[in-house]
Amino acid sequence: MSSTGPSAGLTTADHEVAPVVDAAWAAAFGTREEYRAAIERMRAAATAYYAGGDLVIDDATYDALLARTAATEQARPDWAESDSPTVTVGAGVAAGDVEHSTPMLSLDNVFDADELRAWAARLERILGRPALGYTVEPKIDGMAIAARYVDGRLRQVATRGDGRAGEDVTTQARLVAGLPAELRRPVTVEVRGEVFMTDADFARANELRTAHGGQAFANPRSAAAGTLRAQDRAYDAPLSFLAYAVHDLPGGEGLTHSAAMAAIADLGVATTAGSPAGMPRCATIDELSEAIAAMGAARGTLGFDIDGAVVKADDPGDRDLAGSSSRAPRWAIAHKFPADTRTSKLAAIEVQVGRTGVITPVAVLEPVQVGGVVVTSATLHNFGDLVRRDVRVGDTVFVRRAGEVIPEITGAKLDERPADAQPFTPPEVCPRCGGEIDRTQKRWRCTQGRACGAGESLSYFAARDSMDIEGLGDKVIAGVVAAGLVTDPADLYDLTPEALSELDRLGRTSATKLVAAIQASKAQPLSRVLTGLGVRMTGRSMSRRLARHFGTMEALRAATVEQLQEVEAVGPERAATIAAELVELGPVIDKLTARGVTMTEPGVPGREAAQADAALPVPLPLRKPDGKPMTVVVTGSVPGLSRNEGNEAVEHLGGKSSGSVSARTDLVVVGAGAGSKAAKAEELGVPIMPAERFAELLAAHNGGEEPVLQTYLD
Ligand SMILES: NC(=O)c1ccc[n+]([C@@H]2O[C@H](COP(=O)([O-])OP(=O)(O)OC[C@H]3O[C@@H](n4cnc5c(N)ncnc54)[C@H](O)[C@@H]3O)[C@@H](O)[C@H]2O)c1
Ligand SMILES: [Zn+2]
Repeated sequence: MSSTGPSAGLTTADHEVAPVVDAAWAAAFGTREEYRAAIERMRAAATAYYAGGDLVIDDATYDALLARTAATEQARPDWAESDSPTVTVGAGVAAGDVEHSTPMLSLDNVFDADELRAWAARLERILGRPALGYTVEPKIDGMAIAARYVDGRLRQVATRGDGRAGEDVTTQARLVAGLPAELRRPVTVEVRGEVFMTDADFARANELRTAHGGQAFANPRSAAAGTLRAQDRAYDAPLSFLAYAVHDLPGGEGLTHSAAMAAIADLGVATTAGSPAGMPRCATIDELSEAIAAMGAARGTLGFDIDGAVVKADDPGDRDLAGSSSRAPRWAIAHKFPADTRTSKLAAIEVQVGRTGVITPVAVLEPVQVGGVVVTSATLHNFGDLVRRDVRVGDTVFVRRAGEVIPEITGAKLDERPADAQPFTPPEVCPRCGGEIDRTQKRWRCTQGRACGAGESLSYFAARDSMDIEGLGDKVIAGVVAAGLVTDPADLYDLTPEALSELDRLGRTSATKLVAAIQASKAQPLSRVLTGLGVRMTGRSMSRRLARHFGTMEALRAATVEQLQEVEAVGPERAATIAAELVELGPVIDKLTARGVTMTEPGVPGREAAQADAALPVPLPLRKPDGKPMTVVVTGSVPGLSRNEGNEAVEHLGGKSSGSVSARTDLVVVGAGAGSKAAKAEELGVPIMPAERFAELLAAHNGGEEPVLQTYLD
């Protein structure tokens, strides 16, 4: 619609009729029967779509059918039906009895920058020059309405219907936020825009509906459509409004679109320009592309669904010249974003127990593109919700992904349910520990809480591929968890030989050895820490990739979802999961850092400097006063360390390890099973350190202390 004046009417006669749907990439139907069947299918789908009923097909499928229909009509003009969805508004939806002052049209679509350029070139051809400027506004995914104000009072609200006449929804629309009952001045004017449901209101509406035994809405758009048309509303779901056009504004002739919108905002009506998405003005196609991309990037943060950006010529003269087809104006175009609701098959429902003991149902899906991302799993929220929605394995389900939000299943298509589909049975006991489930909250929890998953996550942390803590087997883990000594990996570093040796089956020596091994693990690089934390969707090699890319835990935690995707093999789904996991693991990571666990990856190019800085403040205990490494011989076994690791520990502490004792040896570490080397050291008067004390020295150093060597000698 143009802003004001007579130009808003149909002006089909005066220009080349551009294809209403860009059909270049679509295949025409082979037979007339197929063509007709497609139109029937679209009509049936549109009826449900505009009524807010269950979606019969998803939007991408609808758009593909529409494109094929248009391609067919271009190839076989003799088949074309005069009321085809390609040339009508509302795809044959029944009209209401409120006639519109001027037709309410649809919009043509483009899907990428090239198509946008082609559209602008077409407009330029019609105008004989470039357009005088464009606006970009959000394409809100709701229901179009026309609202008539008389002397500043809201008199009548109608849906778009078939574009010529719509249904009267005045009563329902009186509660819509952004559409005031009274304007700031007694003006007579018609405002057009979109009625929609915000994400928060959508969640609330579905909760209310399912609590009343109703079916959840597939997406906010159908929720808005259903709510707006509902005659008796058993449950109130708030709706919102944003205006994107104005007609018959007194004194509005000749105003640009942006000026006219500012004028009605001034009267108290909410507009797209005033929404978080805004309405930037652009002079060139490059500026347009940038503004559209920015709007796409902000999609997940607006608080409401948009399915594209709408580009409009801002100048009323340009609009008059360009005119409209029977279906859409030529001076505006919708740049569609990838669909945020698609359908897929539900392959399985998995029950996951989180780190804190929260038990949730998770949908395993056949891979599907949603919002431009391949999705393979989605949340089913909670068991109450799942049972109410009656989603079953084998169902075709609606998968919705708004911005960066984790994909969700909003409902199932009951007409496609396999005959043998079984209702889902929620678990009776915690699937991880077999313990009781606390069902008092919407989110079920294992009554063990954090302790439920502790055993599993601790053994993962201690494993050879992770922190490689020798002696920390499942029995010991079960013991320390049961004794309440440890609930997360960081607690391990607080264990003392005393506390450990009080546990069954663990002698004093093994306890000391184990503590030394735990303390020694603080030197493990970031990649192993990450592996040990069990970040979902990352294993050993992915952890290594992340550690090498970011160098420090700090940098990794600060990374955005986009930055995470710079790492090889990290796609959007994995990036979002990793980011969410790092937030969830934040408290444990902080605890580990406080206990001196290494949070850097050695040898990452460009990051040595930062690490050297970080490493400098702790002096190395096995250095001579002149800074040179002490020559150290390790003989017999060091608790918690293999022979090789004993030697590595020497180097780690700043020394140089040697195999034979001589007068030049600075220190001999003597452990169980030591032989002649110990005797020789004594003979030569070389300082001796018991292996247990050496393990403690190592632990103290790794703990960030500055141990004094002499106090550890025999
Ligand atoms: N899944 C289905 O069964 C089904 C059925 C019918 C239609 N559809 C979907 O609807 C589309 C066609 O529907 P349509 O005719 O309503 O067109 P549309 O939704 O693609 O575009 C036109 C509409 O956009 C809305 N709009 C939102 N923000 C706007 C803004 N800032 N400025 C101007 N208009 C704005 C208006 O309501 C306008 O009528 C299809 O492409 C398909 O994706 C889906
Ligand atoms: Zn449990």
